[in-house]
Amino acid sequence: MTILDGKALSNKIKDEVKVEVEELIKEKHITPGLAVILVGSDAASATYVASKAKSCKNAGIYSVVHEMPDTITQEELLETIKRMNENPSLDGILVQLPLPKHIDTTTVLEAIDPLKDVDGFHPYNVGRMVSNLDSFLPATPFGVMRMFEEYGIDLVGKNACVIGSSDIVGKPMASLLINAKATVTVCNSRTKDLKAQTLASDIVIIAVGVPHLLKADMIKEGVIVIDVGINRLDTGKLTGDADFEDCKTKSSFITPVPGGVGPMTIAMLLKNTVKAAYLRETRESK
Ligand SMILES: Nc1nc2c(c(=O)[nH]1)N[C@@H](CN(C=O)c1ccc(C(=O)N[C@@H](CCC(=O)O)C(=O)O)cc1)CN2
Repeated sequence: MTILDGKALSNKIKDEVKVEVEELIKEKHITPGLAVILVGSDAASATYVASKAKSCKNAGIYSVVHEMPDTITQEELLETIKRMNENPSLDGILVQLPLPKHIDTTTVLEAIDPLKDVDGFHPYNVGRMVSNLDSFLPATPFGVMRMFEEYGIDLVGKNACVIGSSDIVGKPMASLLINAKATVTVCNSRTKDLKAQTLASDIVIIAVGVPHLLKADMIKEGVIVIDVGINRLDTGKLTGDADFEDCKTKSSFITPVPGGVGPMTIAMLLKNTVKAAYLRETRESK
């Protein structure tokens, strides 16, 4: 059994990004810039945003965090995005999710310039991803694909079960696996016999936010378990959607929580920001 070490891999990717940024600055005289919009006072979101800003700084990426109270109107948020779209020193723009209930997430994400959409959530980028065309890929599934690559996990012909069909993880994860020639089943809370689906799978990717939902009796011997869940227990301890100690007894590869998929999310966001800066350079040099 091999533990897929997302912490170590994310550090390697961050080092790669640092070199790419140095090259961009030296050869193209461009410093990549990222704007992160944080609405409200959700503690976890604030932590992730702070971590994004720190990772940008370490990589040499200019970043700005725009904090807005949860009382703001949708129009105010859209106005802020419009200004950022027009700001030439910002290559990437992202709105930290989730947003307060009175704001329509789809409308907000659609307001971001697709060429600055480093989260890959704009319908333009989603469509391109599904069509297997070059685009910004949502950071978490992008990070999982990089993990497969780094650990030499071949996806062709594998049966993959994605549990959870969110726009951020489940749906894009399924698309990327389909494009990699896996056979993909997507399960949700209405799935009639989840265990039958997971038992038939070579790869199980779970992203539902239910601590320890996936148990060893639900997976076959040699399975690859990718746990995208991050659940904080009453004890304060972080745990995944898979029962790690139980599932690892049957897995060939498994991601831990913390230290698995989570850290890959920020590393791949940095990758997307550098890509956005390259796109700017290409446009400007035409
Ligand atoms: N606009 C976006 N919003 C959200 C995204 C996103 O990709 N774009 N993803 C998540 C939150 N997220 C980044 O934004 C994120 C989640 C988890 C981690 C991470 O490193 N987790 C660590 C544990 C950290 C902890 O102690 O809490 C781990 O799993 O080891 C980074 C980023 C939802 N919103």
